[in-house]
Amino acid sequence: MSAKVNDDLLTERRKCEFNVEELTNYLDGGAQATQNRRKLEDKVLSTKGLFDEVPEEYLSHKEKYENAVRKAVVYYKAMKEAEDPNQTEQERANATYRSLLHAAVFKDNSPFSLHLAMFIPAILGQADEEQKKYWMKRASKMEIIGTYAQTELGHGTFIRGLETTATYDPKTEEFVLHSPTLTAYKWWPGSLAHTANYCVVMAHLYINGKSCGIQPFIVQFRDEETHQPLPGIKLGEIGAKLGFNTVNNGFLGFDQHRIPRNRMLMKNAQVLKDGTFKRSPNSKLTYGTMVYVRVVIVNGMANQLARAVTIAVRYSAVRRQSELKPDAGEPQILDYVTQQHKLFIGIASSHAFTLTAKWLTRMYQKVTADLEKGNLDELPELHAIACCLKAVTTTDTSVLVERSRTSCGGHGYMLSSNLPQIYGLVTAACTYEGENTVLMLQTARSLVKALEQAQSGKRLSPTMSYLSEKVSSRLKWDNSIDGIVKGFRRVAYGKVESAMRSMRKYVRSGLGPEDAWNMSSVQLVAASEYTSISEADIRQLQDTYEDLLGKIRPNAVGLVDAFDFRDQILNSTLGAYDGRVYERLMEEALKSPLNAEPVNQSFHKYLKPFMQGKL
Ligand SMILES: CC/C=C\C/C=C\C/C=C\CCCC(=O)SCCNC(=O)CCNC(=O)[C@H](O)C(C)(C)COP(=O)(O)OP(=O)(O)OC[C@H]1O[C@@H](n2cnc3c(N)ncnc32)[C@H](O)[C@@H]1OP(=O)(O)O
Ligand SMILES: Cc1cc2nc3c(=O)[nH]c(=O)nc-3n(C[C@H](O)[C@H](O)[C@H](O)COP(=O)(O)OP(=O)(O)OC[C@H]3O[C@@H](n4cnc5c(N)ncnc54)[C@H](O)[C@@H]3O)c2cc1C
Repeated sequence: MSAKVNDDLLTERRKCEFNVEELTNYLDGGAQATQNRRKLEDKVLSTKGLFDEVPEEYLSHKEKYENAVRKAVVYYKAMKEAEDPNQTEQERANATYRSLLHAAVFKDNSPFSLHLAMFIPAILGQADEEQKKYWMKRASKMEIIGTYAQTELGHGTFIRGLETTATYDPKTEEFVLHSPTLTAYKWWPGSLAHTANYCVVMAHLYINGKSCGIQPFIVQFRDEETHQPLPGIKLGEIGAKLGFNTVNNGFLGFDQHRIPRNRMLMKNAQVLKDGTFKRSPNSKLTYGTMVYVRVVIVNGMANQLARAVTIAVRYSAVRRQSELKPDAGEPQILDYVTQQHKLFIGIASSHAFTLTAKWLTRMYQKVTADLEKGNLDELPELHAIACCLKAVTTTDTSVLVERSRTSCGGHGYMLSSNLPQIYGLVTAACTYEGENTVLMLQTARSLVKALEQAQSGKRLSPTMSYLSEKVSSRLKWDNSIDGIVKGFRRVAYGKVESAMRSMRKYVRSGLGPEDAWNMSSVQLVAASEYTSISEADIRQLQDTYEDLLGKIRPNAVGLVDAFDFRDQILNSTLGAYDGRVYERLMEEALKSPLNAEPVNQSFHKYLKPFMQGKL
């Protein structure tokens, strides 16, 4: 018999003014896609051994990792077995695109995440056809587990500053990988410490003493039978972190480690047997895996934000507190306009990020298809837009998830609410795959170039076209959708123009271009933040904000129900569909090992002698 649903949530669901299932179908990409997703979730989540008897927050650092590996193998097998052979690749992708299935199993991400998120994409994007065929067979069957090892102890942002060397030896037709300094150690790659046995290493290639730039190499670093580190390889775990504590981020040092010539991934650049180096058509093609992951991150943020606001809105419908009017009883905290202000922007942002992610994914697919035909024309724009959207969506999601947590008071601070863990996952994305400030400055670099082109009369790409609009500074903004869109474009134009004017002022004062850039960089970052506003996203804005909050209020629970996250995926005492928050908080509290006995042994060992003055 299912547990009784909280009365307030029942009332909220009765009040809803739209068809929740229709919105769920829209978000999934149609009723069939919803059905496919639910079928996949039903199958996988019914697998034995996927869930923790003891909440993982009560395990040690080492036990958490070992438990996560146990679950990862069960989960991966279940996902493989759940695949419907009659579905197309696209249908399969759609079924997982919106699903946060892995979140039901891993509160702090999986030790396999880098294998799927970067190792496989790096092979697909950087290997030549023969290499792709061999390595994809092994990687897709999980015969090997890989990661992506680029960041070093001393360098993360500045890829051209990476110190790991790959020196070609034409006599043996091998590359010698070496970490010349401590700061050259690879540091951060997920799964690197104890899980993976292969990685794509980004290293500085030298041939006959000449630098050939940063190139990708596929490197085995653990024996496939014994899992022992190979000779010349130093490995370890980097330690406990704010989050990602089951991702097994590690360090790796090379000591003159030799690999065969065919282990350099040679889609873009090649090294022939005699050491002849054939350059890539564009050295930045080596950075392609990062562009792909930045695109994936935008969609990931939409889903994680949707999860957080689902928890917070349902809790806010159940929680009653204080007094809005004398003698009227305690209201639902969702009736406070401040609570609506905190949470409804999160619902809207999640939808905006979903639409943006779909648009960006289509752009990525088009540019990638062009690259296959040797057309690199739109690569710079894709890079600039992917940098901006990854930075803006991860920053906004981190702010909005933290706001969802604090809007739930003390219970939002409980790990059993899952809001702290969701924050730990999303805030990491502000740093990984390119620290956000650095990425915004990459976008700014493109904006400045575009404005210079516009001022010399050149045509601009669609995403930069606002920089060629002769917009009168005396534009009258009305509250219509068009007025708001025009307003945003005017502000965005003004910020780029102001940053550029500032740089020119510094150059006139005698500074070099690099120093002028640095002095104007705060304005340049601000200018980039406005690039991501596009007409489609803000067409829904109405003219008065508070009215809008009132219109959304009766539909708030319906809107988060439409995200259709099952309780196992929310993994939260505050966000369950039935709203039994107090019973769940108590159930989870009683799982604490400290509650196994009324008097803890520390009383007799320390407290009692201390209080009796005997210590
Ligand atoms: C919800 C989560 C979902 C999925 C993720 C799940 C699990 C994964 C978890 C964690 C994974 C994290 C993995 C990592 O963090 S991997 C490491 C990531 N590291 C970085 O991103 C490093 C960032 N740094 C850079 O990208 C570069 O150093 C740089 C800042 C771009 C500067 O490069 P540099 O070579 O010095 O170039 P510049 O001299 O500055 O010239 C810029 C020039 O190059 C063009 N450019 C730069 N990058 C690219 C690119 N990627 N593609 C195309 N073009 C590029 C740029 O446009 C400019 O061109 P100009 O014409 O202006 O010269
Ligand atoms: C959870 C997590 C998982 C990760 N997983 C991986 C992985 O699997 N594989 C991998 O290779 N890496 C991984 N990383 C590493 C990640 O890619 C780097 O942390 C990131 O690229 C930033 O580099 P850094 O840490 O060296 O910081 P730095 O580059 O030292 O930056 C530090 C600060 O300096 C500022 N700064 C640097 N350069 C500039 C500039 N040009 N202009 C203005 N400001 C600047 C930055 O904005 C930042 O605030 C992971 C990181 C995290 C947090």
